[in-house]
Amino acid sequence: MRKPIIAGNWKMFKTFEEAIQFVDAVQDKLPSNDKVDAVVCAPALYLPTLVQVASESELAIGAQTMHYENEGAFTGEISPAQLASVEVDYVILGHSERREYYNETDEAINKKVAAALAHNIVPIICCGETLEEREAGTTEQKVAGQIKAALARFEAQQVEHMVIAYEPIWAIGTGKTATADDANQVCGAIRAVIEELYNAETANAVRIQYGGSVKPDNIQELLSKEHIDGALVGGASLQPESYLTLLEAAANA
Ligand SMILES: O=C(CO)COP(=O)(O)O
Repeated sequence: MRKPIIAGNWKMFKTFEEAIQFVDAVQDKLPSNDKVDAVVCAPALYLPTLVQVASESELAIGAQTMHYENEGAFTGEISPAQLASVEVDYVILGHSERREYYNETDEAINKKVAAALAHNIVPIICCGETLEEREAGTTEQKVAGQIKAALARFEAQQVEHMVIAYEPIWAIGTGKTATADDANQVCGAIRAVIEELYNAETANAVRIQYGGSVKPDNIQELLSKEHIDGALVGGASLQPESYLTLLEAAANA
């Protein structure tokens, strides 16, 4: 049985004060982390403070992206070593918005996954198809290619601890969710790719999240499916009440 993981992706929302208020509001109300892993991926600027504010609770703090080099002349970037130095636990890699607006390639994502592992930061590796790809029937092919590229050169024991997020691009921020069955089918296809690359044990251990318009009213159905082990959540992770509702649903799934 895989432990569910709910990760909020705040994207470029919230002031510093709002971010602290959120963590204050949720941290005493989280379900036990025996039942669910609770993560918030915040703007980089707030990470050290949020790590400190959440240090007595079971809320884990993550970043939304990072560079793959530990240091260097990369103006504006943040390195894995820097994230580790402020005790960040997770990092989202290869989000479709990073791929689209910042030209993040499969090759760069693969290097970033290696860098995250080297610093004991859990990578949340995103994949997903466009509407045109879904309509052309190439969803599984697209996602398989992204996952194979992201996982190139890792050992099975490393892959077991990674988190994969399947986020169909057409479902992000649009209010359109993939049906739970469609999402489950693609998450199952991702698991099959991992089995093909490694073995059944590794495929069974990896946690696969669904993301794309996840809300309190659809989380239960999504999590009832065999291959969906949690959610990567944008809009519905911004308010303490809806974030806590998602966590409760996962704790009771
Ligand atoms: O991109 C997402 C999470 O990474 C999904 O965003 P929404 O939940 O707002 O659709």
